Amino acid sequence: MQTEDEDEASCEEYVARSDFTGSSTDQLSFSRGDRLLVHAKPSSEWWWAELQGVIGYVPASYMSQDAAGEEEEDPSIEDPWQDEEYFGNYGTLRLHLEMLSDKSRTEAYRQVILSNSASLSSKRVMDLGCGTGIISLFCAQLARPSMVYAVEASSMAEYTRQLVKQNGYDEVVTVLQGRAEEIELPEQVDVLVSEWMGNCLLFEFMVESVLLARDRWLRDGGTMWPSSAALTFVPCQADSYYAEKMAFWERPYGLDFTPLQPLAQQEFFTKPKFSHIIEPCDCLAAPCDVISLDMYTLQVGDLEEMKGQFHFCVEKSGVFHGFTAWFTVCFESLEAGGATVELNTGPNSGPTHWKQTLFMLDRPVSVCAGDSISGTIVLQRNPVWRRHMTVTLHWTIKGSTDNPDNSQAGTKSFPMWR
Ligand SMILES: N=C(N)NC/C=C/[C@H]1O[C@@H](n2cnc3c(N)ncnc32)[C@H](O)[C@@H]1O
Repeated sequence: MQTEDEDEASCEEYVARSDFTGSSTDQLSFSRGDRLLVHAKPSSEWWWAELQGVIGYVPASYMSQDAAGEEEEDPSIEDPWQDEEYFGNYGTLRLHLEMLSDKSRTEAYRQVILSNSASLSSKRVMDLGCGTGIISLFCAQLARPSMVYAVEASSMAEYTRQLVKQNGYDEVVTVLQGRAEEIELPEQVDVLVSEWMGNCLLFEFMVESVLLARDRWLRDGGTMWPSSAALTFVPCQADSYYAEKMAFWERPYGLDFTPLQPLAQQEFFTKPKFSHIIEPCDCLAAPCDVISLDMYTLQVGDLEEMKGQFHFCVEKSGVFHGFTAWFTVCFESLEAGGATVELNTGPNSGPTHWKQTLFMLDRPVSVCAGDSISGTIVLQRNPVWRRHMTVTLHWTIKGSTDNPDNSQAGTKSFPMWR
């Protein structure tokens, strides 16, 4: 057991890089510039620290070692977009194979090109973040655009150039290697197409590059594909996930491991679960769109903080373990009144590589048909790590008339990922 001064001696002072709002009673809230005393580092992500006499968990990524009064620039912060790692990943085939193998996703883009093939004649197209060039190749294969500028920042671009030539489309498709916000096109384009959606729609924030390219290269009256996007939410059951990560500790091999459940909650339920597959029967209410994006009017500044509201009427009694999120994007027709193509990544559509995203509550709540679950969602972009965000949920459960005492409120913030 450390004595007081030993404890003092092992403490280190850190400076907060930016504001942080704790999402549970054991997490400290602080402001950029606050000086915190770190007492322990139980994990690489969460440290045990003190601020003005209050003790709690703090996210390690927000802590900067203060040297001689100035904040020493943490070298990893020099790359707040983590481009080295990000484009490094896209320079290998693993992610491209996953995306190309996603039939729902790839067929949706093929359908967009096919159903607009006549209108695409003589059009100039920019394919932002073309990867292996599949969308650009669909344009050349299924339509007669005058030019497709396929822009790709990773080293995959050199292979994409080979694929274009291999398929005989090098007269129509020009591959440009570089970040879309930095490359120069010889002309403006009529259509800006991109597959930019990340987990929970926005993670990776590639959408920022799409907006910058729109403002710079899309002619007035040009078309954005996708044209709109929506984040959808639903309160849900997650029995098997809860059993696997939390109930497990109740009686493993006839022993009581429940003292580990607070750790399990911290380790498994603090961050959202990507690649969750929700079954339609897990939905406790009708899903609702909480965030809607118009790709013609959305501004980069809007991405800092996006808010939405929800009001669910519980349709069937069950256990409310958390919320599940997914997204839908729409591609308007190039001709007025033409059919819109939709890519829906929810449980009632074909499976996609995004699957869905599960936000687990700290404690499940039994709910009955007729109860209501209302609240707000805030997507707060990370001020330091520009591809990350925190999703903060506030909810109130109101019992139905025949279940009036089931009223409670809750709030929780989920870092994605820092
Ligand atoms: N849908 C998701 N999440 N990612 C799939 C799409 C990601 C692809 O777009 C490229 N990319 C991402 N941002 C840019 C940019 N600003 N300029 C040029 N290429 C870029 C990546 O290297 C991948 O090949």
